[in-house]
Amino acid sequence: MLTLATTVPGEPEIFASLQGEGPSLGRPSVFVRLSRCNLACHWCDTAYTWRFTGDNRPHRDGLAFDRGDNQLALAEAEVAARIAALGPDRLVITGGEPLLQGAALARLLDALAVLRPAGHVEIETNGTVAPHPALDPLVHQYNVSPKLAHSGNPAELALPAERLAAWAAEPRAFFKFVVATPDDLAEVRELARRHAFVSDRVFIMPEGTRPAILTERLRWLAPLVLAEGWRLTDRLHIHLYGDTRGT
Ligand SMILES: C[S@@+](CC[C@H](N)C(=O)[O-])C[C@H]1O[C@@H](n2cnc3c(N)ncnc32)[C@H](O)[C@@H]1O
Ligand SMILES: Nc1nc2[nH]cc(C(=O)O)c2c(=O)[nH]1
Ligand code: SF4
Ligand SMILES: [Mg+2]
Repeated sequence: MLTLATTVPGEPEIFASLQGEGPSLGRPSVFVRLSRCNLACHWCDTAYTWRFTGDNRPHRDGLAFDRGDNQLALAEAEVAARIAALGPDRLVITGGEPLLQGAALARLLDALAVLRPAGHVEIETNGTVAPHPALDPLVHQYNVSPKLAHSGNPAELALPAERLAAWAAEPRAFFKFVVATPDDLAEVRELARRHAFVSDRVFIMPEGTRPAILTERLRWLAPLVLAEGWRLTDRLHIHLYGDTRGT
C-alpha cells in the first residue's frame, strides 16, 4: 500500500499539470503526492502532508497514528491505473518525502511499466533518504532539494554529509535549493565547494507561494546565480494556479 496526500477528503492527490520547477520545467506530467515527511520546514507549502494535528508538531513515526482527512492508503495497482488514465507519460513523484515509501514505490513503478512502458519517472526529494534498492533502477531523475538553515531543520537531519556526497556522485540527480535571502546562497556555495557539485546541476529556486514574492526574489537572484554559473528556476505552477492542492 502507498499512503497518499489528498486534495479533498477521500480523493488522492494524483493530477496532471506542467512540471513547475527545475530541469523539467514546463513539461506535461502526472504528479503523485505522497503523505508523511521526516523533516518539518517552516515554509513547507504542503504541510498538510505531514502536520496532521494542528499542533505544529510533525509525526515521524510511520503509519502508527490516526489517519485523518489529509491522507489515504491505496493499493499500488490502483495508483498505477489512475496515473495511466491521466495521459502524460512523465511521472513526478513528490510529497511529503516520497523516499520514505521506497519499497511501495518500486511496486507502483513495476505496475505502471506494464500499463505505460516508455514513461519517464522523476522523484522530488529532500535528499536525506537513500533510494530503496528496488526503486532506484526504475527512476530516471532525482530532483534533490537539500534544506538550508532557514528551513528550521537541524543540519544533522537535513544535510547528512554522506547522503549529499552520494547525490553529488549520482548523474541522475539535480540539486534544487530554496532560497529566501542572499545569505542563503553562501550556504549553497559552501555545500557546492565541499561536495564538488557540477554547476549545471545546481538550481536555485526562490522561496514563496505568491507570484509577487517569486518575481521580486528572481530579480535579485538572477545576477547572483549568473555569477556562480548555477541555474535559476521559477515556480511556474504558482503563477498559473496559485498555492492550491492538486496543481
Ligand atoms: C513539498 S516538497 C516535496 C518533496 C520533498 N519533501 C522536498 O522537500 O524536496 C517539493 C518541492 O517544493 C519545495 N518547496 C516547499 N515549500 C516551498 C516554498 N514555500 N517555497 C519554495 N519552494 C518550496 C521543496 O523544497 C521541494 O523542492
Ligand atoms: N506543477 C507543479 N510542479 C511541481 N514541481 C514540483 C512540485 C512539488 O510539489 O514537488 C510541483 C507541484 O506541486 N506542482
Ligand atoms: S522536506 Fe519537503 S515535504 Fe518535508 S517539510 Fe520540507 S518541503 Fe515539506
Ligand atoms: Mg509543490
